[in-house]
Amino acid sequence: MTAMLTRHEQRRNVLVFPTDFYRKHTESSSSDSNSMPNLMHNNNNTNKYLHSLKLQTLQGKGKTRPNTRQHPYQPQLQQLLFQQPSERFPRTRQGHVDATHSAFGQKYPAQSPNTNALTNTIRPLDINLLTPTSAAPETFSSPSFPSSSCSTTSSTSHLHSDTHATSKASTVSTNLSTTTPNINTKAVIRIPTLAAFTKKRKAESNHTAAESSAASELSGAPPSPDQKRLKIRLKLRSLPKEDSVAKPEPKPEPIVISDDSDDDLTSTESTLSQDDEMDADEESNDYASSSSERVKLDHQLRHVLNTIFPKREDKNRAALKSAFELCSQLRDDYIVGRLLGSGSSGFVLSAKRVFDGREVAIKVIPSDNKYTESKFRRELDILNALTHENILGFVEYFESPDCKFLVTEMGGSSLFDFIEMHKSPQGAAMKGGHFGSGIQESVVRSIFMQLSLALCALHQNHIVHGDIKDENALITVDHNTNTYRARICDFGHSKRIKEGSLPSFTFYGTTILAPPEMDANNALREKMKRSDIQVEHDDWTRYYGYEADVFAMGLMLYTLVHGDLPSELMERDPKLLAAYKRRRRSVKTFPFAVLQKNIDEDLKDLLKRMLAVTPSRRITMAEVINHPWLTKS
Ligand SMILES: Nc1ncnc2c1ncn2[C@@H]1O[C@H](COP(=O)(O)OP(=O)(O)OP(=O)(O)O)[C@@H](O)[C@H]1O
Repeated sequence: MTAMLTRHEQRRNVLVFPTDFYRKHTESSSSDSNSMPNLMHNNNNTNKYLHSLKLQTLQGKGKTRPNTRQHPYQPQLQQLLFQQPSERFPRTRQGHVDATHSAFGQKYPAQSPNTNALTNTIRPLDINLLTPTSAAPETFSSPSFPSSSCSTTSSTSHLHSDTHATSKASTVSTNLSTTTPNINTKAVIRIPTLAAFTKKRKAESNHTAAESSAASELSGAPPSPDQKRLKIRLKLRSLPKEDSVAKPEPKPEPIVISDDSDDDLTSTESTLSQDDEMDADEESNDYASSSSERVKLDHQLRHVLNTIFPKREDKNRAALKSAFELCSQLRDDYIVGRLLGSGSSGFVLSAKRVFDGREVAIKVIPSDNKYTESKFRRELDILNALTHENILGFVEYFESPDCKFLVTEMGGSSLFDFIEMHKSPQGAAMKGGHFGSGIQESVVRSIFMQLSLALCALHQNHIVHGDIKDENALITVDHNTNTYRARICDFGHSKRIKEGSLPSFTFYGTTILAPPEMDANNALREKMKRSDIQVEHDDWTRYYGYEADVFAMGLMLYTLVHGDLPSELMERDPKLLAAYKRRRRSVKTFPFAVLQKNIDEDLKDLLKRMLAVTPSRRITMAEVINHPWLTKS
């Protein structure tokens, strides 16, 4: 049934549900009021359904993880480009201490629905959502993972999820290969080739019409309407042009928001509604007055820019404009897809390399900010230096006058989304072998082990990541082995510890994930400033930041098990949060009130040791990967 859908229909329904889910709910009778709505051909129903889930979630949920990443225009963006999995799940992200964070750093209320009604285990849905990069076979070749060398890790670096999940995944992947809507073709910002193609086609048709016109003139037959039109066009062309003296600006090739992979310009234009066009025009007028470059912008590019970026975010608007207009490499070498995410440095786009069809992620970083520049250099340096199965692979780097482009492997969905997707509606009640997060223990173990191996490799190479969190871990499904693959990304806060490096007292990562010693560190530094004496502290003389990574990794494990960060850290009242932080200074070990009961004693031990308040009591990453809970088969 799904195989008969047109691409357009596939795209409309791309978001959501696995094949089995489709089948069940499209074929079942709609008389049952409890049954889910037919989602197959009705976007409104889908939206209503998601909306009702959202309401349920908002009614049933208390605290959510704070979000500072999504910018307020995200919904429009998603409408224009893809509906990202994140739209369907509560995304509440953590905030940075970074000075540059304001770029996208507006607070955005938790808004998405909790999909727990749909998800409870590792099921087809998970795989469907986890593989935004997977595509229908007729259009994309499935990306194969490069067998990168694992420089410092043990042979355990490739872990399989449990057999139950594996067998399910296997079934689903078969289904998906024939029926999953092609997510990637949903909306492609196709750059210049279409225009060139249309131009060529027009030239060809002119040529044919001219030929037939000449032939009919010779034969004395009356000219056809086509021939008449051609004559008029040729006449117009032969007239002297008004602007032939003052040279017109060369018109940039238009950017086409393609609605189908084999669209022509007609269907493309139809993707912009009249209202949209008016909005774009209105908005573009705002900018026309402020920038002489406006006139150079193609109407549709303007529309894309205006839709993607909020008015205030001129910097990023300029970045995308630059990406399309100035960087010929991006225009010629990549077909840009959708926005994958954004952070303090810029934004990340999915793209397909024209040369070999490889799917990649392109991080676009405006180069007008020194801080971002240094962050970018750090990231490039580390990505370039390391090859590890569980570290996001570097593909290439290039730049335009205004932007830098960092091309990496496509990483799939973030661990943040993965966790949100699994949360059970009842909260942290453990059910049938699952953790409160709704994720199977074996899957948690597999993902956590892979990420630990990556972090351990970084530490062994004297690199501190500096911003470990579930948003910086990406998950894909490896269809060859039907296993989850986890990778660490975002090395913008990383640092190399060289011989003779001084101990590091600064934390640039995500505020609420800062380890307890950073609270003390602040206090300590304040004290030092006031008293003007050097305060020596055992822990600080050897402190480079590895311990902070371990603590953040412990929080990630905590979240994988419980579905959320410890409630103490999610406290939104700054006074209460500060009070908690003061309180935890007097504790030496595990600083959180809740630790899920009924979980493996080894797992409890690992959590406690990773989340110890005193850094010297904290386990190292080398010890983590050899911990009994992780080495259990
Ligand atoms: N290779 C990738 N594949 C898929 N998604 C990605 C990829 N790289 C980044 N993303 C998405 O984009 C988001 C932002 O990327 P990233 O964290 O690298 O940006 P940043 O500006 O450095 O963020 P931060 O503010 O945390 O420093 C990520 O959370 C992730 O969801």
